[in-house]
Amino acid sequence: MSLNPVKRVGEQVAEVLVVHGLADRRAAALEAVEALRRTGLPEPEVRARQYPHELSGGMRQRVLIAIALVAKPRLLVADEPTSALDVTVQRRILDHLDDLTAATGTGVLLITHDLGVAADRADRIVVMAQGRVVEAGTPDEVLGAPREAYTRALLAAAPSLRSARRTPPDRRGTPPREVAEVDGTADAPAQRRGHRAGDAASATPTDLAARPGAPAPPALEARGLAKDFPLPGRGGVLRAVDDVSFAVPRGRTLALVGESGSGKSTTARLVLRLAEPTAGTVHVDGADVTRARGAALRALRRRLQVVQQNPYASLDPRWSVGRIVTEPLRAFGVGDRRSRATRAAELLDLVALPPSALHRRPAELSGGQRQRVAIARALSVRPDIVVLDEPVSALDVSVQAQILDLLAELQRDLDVSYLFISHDLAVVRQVAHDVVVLRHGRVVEHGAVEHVFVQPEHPYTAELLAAIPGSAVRGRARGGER
Ligand SMILES: Nc1ncnc2c1ncn2[C@@H]1O[C@H](COP(=O)(O)OP(=O)(O)OP(=O)(O)O)[C@@H](O)[C@H]1O
Repeated sequence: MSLNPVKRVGEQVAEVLVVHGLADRRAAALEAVEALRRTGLPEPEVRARQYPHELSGGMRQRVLIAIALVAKPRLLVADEPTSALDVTVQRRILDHLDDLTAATGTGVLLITHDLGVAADRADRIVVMAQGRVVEAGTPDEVLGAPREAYTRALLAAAPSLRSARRTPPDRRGTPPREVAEVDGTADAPAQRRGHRAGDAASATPTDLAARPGAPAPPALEARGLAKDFPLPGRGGVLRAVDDVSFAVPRGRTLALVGESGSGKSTTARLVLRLAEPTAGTVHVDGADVTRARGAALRALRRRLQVVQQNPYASLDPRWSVGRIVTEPLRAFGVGDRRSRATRAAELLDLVALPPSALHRRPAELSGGQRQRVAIARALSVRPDIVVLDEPVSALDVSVQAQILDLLAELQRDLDVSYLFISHDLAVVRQVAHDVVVLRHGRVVEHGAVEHVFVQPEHPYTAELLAAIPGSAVRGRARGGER
């Protein structure tokens, strides 16, 4: 189900009540605002009068949940209802689902790839693989003492159930690939991925920093970024991004985390120059992106690429993989047909896709394979910085782990910097070197991941960490290992 882009969101919630004859237009409009409030949407009276594109991704998801719940159904099929949401909002929405079930007797069929969520919320868990049920039982039975190897591998792969970072902070090695064999989609023939030993680009950032007298500017730097959006009606503005500053050194990963609507995607759009900042600047290797025009802007655009969250929506379904991955080369007028064909084959190899994928269309690929295609496309023009906007949140956990491994390997091999946007702190803990925590558009905490996760200074960061699902089962899983 998706939202109608040309209708205000409040009307879309109210419509359900009107269509089912549960209320007249006036009462439905009031009830719609209440339904939006119950999902945790801030200022629901204002939001109800906005269009979907004016809301953040997480806010849109909450509108969809309000639409599903407003008519108080007997059974709710919730297919990954919170996977696009940050952990605190996730908890609020799932608490709301729990309350609703208790109050009205509504049954919930919760479909999730997040075992932490399943452990916290479900009365019964059914684990499926390739269309078959492999295990079923209570959360204690299934997660506390899993009988099947597949369930054990899923548990090991679940980021929210893992209590420590998979890799040491300064590693440039490959994280353990403990889950590759459970995927079954032949998503990642890891052993095919060659490491170019001796490649100059494989010098680590630590090596570069150690070189005397060469303090390179950060690959990416945002200084005092701000963005205002007009609010409907009363002529006010919403400051979506407020005085945001950070730097991403070469070959490092900075994560932007924060609750839904905190300004993560807007910051990314400003960095990519897809929106104009109200104030502040973005520098790439010391060059000001915000002031660049014409050829200089085109040159800078080449150095900054993006991978979007949803590999089902971000790839043109009519095109072959070969055409998709070389599209940026065509757009920037790089090479001729023959050199682009060679580059397409190289790119597939880089992201560990088989050469046969070249002529396939996105619909013939799995989610993980599609995300590999999106990564190959971003890397085609050899960018210095890749903005990864929730790159794994649409994927199930075992595939998530493979894509995160791939990103780490590519970073080590190509010395590329990542701006990694995520609401999922469990994922951030595994991949990022540094983290910026945003709240209401402002930076509330900024530091090295090991530091921020162990000793958060801001209560909001502590709250985000405490809300990571699966805390109950983390203890159980550890107990089970002994
Ligand atoms: N085009 C727009 N017009 C009006 N308001 C907007 C627009 N784009 C974003 N906003 C507002 O800016 C704020 C920040 O949104 P943004 O998409 O950056 O949040 P986010 O942190 O990426 O959230 P999520 O995790 O839910 O995707 C929200 O209040 C949103 O409603």
